[in-house]
Amino acid sequence: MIEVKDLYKKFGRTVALQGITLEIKKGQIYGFVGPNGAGKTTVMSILATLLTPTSGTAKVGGYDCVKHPREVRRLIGYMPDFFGVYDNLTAYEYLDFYGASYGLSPKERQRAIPQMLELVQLTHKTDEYVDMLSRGMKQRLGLARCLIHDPEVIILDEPASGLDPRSRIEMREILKVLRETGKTILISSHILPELAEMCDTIGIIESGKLVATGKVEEIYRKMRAQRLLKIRVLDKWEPLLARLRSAPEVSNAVREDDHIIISFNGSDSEQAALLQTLLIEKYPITAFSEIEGNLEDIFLEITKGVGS
Ligand SMILES: Nc1ncnc2c1ncn2[C@@H]1O[C@H](COP(=O)(O)OP(=O)(O)OP(=O)(O)O)[C@@H](O)[C@H]1O
Repeated sequence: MIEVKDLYKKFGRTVALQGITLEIKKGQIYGFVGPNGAGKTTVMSILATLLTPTSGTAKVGGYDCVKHPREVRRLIGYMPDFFGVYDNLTAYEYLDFYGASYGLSPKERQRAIPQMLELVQLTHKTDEYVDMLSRGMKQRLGLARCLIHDPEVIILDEPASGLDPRSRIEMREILKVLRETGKTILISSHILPELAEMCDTIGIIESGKLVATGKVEEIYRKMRAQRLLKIRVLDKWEPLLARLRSAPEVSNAVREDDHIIISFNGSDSEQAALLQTLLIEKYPITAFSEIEGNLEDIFLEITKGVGS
């Protein structure tokens, strides 16, 4: 349903995309994860026909986003990460306006708008002015707006960004409902666990390159296979670093301020055995713990440098 091939985008001297290739099949929910400036918005804007690539191709439903923008626009609902002003419209009028601009007849709009408001749990705000809605509600209304013409493909750029935890959960619940409708969805976020729950495939983008892609379970397996441990000692820093680097399960060990971070590829029992050995060898260890962090941070740590 979405086909992106060798996509490059330059803004002056900034290279935003460096050869992105990905395919999203009909009905798939694809999560795009990456830090700020990685290129997520650029890919989505190209798919939404708002930007043209420097080279490479992007297609939606077989239509080229540059050559057939009208056809592509009919197929997609795009929710940007930033919304404009609302000019004193009520929630209903706002959706009515966008419905009309998508070519829906008054009758179709009368039917679709209450359905959309119900989907995004804003029925009780039908006649409320949009400017008066909370940020989470505005975001949900934005989602309703991009769904008003019943698109086959939904492109959501950080739909939960800037929302408080409760609003994030509400947004996630709505997206789960959408998933059940069989639509093809491309959704971006900084936070992998947030996407992992609802996506079947994840692409990790860094510096304009896709550094990892696969089923959520595969990505998690890769992450579980390598964890980051934080070790603090009173002294003997250098011998400990050398000792850690010689351990077979340790792929990397670096000193950062008052602790050492190691990339560890072993099991829980191997982790326990390492700690035991270090204590037997009389390293004055004061802390030995796994960095919980969010999984995306750990993944980006693992893939660090791959995209640059
Ligand atoms: N209109 C533009 N003009 C110049 N540079 C741009 C423009 N749009 C994006 N960029 C640059 O392209 C790169 C990719 O930006 P993009 O917005 O696609 O990243 P992102 O992954 O969506 O990040 P964020 O999570 O912050 O939205 C960045 O270096 C950004 O500064």
